[in-house]
Amino acid sequence: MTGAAISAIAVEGIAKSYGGPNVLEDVSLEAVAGEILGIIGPNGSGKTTLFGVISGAHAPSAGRIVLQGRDITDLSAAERAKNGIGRTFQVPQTFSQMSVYENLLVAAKFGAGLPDHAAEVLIRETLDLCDFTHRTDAQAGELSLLDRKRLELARALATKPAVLLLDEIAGGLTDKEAEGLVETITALAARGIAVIWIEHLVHVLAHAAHRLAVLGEGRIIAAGQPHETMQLPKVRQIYFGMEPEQHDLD
Ligand SMILES: Nc1ncnc2c1ncn2[C@@H]1O[C@H](COP(=O)(O)OP(=O)(O)OP(=O)(O)O)[C@@H](O)[C@H]1O
Repeated sequence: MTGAAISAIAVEGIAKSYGGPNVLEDVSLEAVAGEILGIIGPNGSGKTTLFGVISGAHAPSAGRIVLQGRDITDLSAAERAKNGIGRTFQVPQTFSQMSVYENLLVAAKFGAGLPDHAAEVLIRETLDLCDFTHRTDAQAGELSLLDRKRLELARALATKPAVLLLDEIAGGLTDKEAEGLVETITALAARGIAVIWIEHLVHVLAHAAHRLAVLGEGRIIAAGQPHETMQLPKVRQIYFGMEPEQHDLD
């Protein structure tokens, strides 16, 4: 990405403690509109905590979150959602008794704060983008895992995000299912959304992301072009605890 582009989101010098030692330490990242930034790291390295700090679920102990040039560190999670930060969760946060449409209506009205007509237009567009129109009236609780993931993605999109945080959206899917989701997410980024994507499936991110950042024990230990980053000895050692073969990433 060019140095001239204004960051859609900048994470600046973030530290976070839950009362004990810092679980995040001096974490700085940024993503521009249209970019997919992947984040990987071993269990407990702080990935979900980082999303909590960006989305406003957790207050950082130090540092700032800047959305499109504006410091939003003091805004609540609800205010950040209205201002353009959308998020998916590892465990989908959908209402199982409601239909797909009703779930998206809740997101558009209460997440994005849209009036009825604008919410309806956004939902139709979102369903189309996620290739999900045929499931509009399905009950969320009866969806397959892939469709629950699609609904979780659509729910985040229905908050009209400038920045989309994806937390293991491909987890539990087959490679073929994940491929379809990657296509959708790539298309979303191409429409100008900045995507930050946490995933344990390294090969999925290595293909989908424009840049990859690696968290190790709460710090960014490497960041750069995905395949190059995955070949760094410290990444191999800290992330894998072993030497990945090139074909693991193909
Ligand atoms: N609410 C909390 N209270 C106290 N400690 C927490 C809390 N949430 C996370 N932690 C701790 O913070 C550290 C980072 O956890 P976090 O869930 O952010 O890592 P992660 O990289 O997302 O892990 P995983 O890949 O397993 O989801 C861990 O040591 C974890 O035990």
